[in-house]
Amino acid sequence: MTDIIIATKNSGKAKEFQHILKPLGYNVHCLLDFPDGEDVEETGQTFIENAILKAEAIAKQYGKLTIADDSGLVIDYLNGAPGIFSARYAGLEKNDLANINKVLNELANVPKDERAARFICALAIAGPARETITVEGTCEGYIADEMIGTSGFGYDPIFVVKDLDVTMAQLSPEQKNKISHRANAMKKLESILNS
Ligand SMILES: O=c1nc[nH]c2c1ncn2[C@H]1C[C@H](O)[C@@H](COP(=O)(O)OP(=O)(O)OP(=O)(O)O)O1
Ligand SMILES: [Mg+2]
Repeated sequence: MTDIIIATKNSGKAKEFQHILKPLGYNVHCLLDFPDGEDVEETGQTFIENAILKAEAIAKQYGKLTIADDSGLVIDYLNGAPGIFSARYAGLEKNDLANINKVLNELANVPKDERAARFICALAIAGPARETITVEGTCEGYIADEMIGTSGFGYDPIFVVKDLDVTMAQLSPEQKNKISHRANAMKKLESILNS
């Protein structure tokens, strides 16, 4: 089995990568298993730049194949915010509930047809003696009026998946991992790695 490190300290992401990569025969670790994993600053201007920064720093630190995920929620009405600042939208302490409440307040009384949004996931894969590869996956939807559902993480309770008309937090992990921005990005990465 090939060892692979997911350069994340986000347990929600780590679980989804386990779910997606284990059946493909990878032995998946994340930075929660390696607490000395470098805290890489997300100084890039795009999801892709930040994914590259995280993947290359951790690949170098451990000398192993590494995938990093930089992702977030892009809301049209807010001109693309919170975007690359999604994790720290309501403050540097990264509080999902505070982030959700900030978005709901900013969209209070905004009609449904102006609440369009998408999740974006940039992945970078880096490792010893290989060139870094990047891909991006998206998932279209709109922002709900209130939190609905309890699964997933982050903004899932307020993100209604366009094609399904339920929030991401109402989907089972199996369902989310078929249609999410992360799943779509992983499909692209797999097809590149297999070609
Ligand atoms: O499927 C998702 N469902 C709900 N919310 C999501 C999802 N995917 C990303 N998000 C949100 C969470 C966080 O507010 C931000 C990611 O920020 P991002 O910097 O990439 O991750 P992070 O700081 O939590 O962990 P790390 O950098 O260690 O991977 O977007
Ligand atoms: Mg982060």
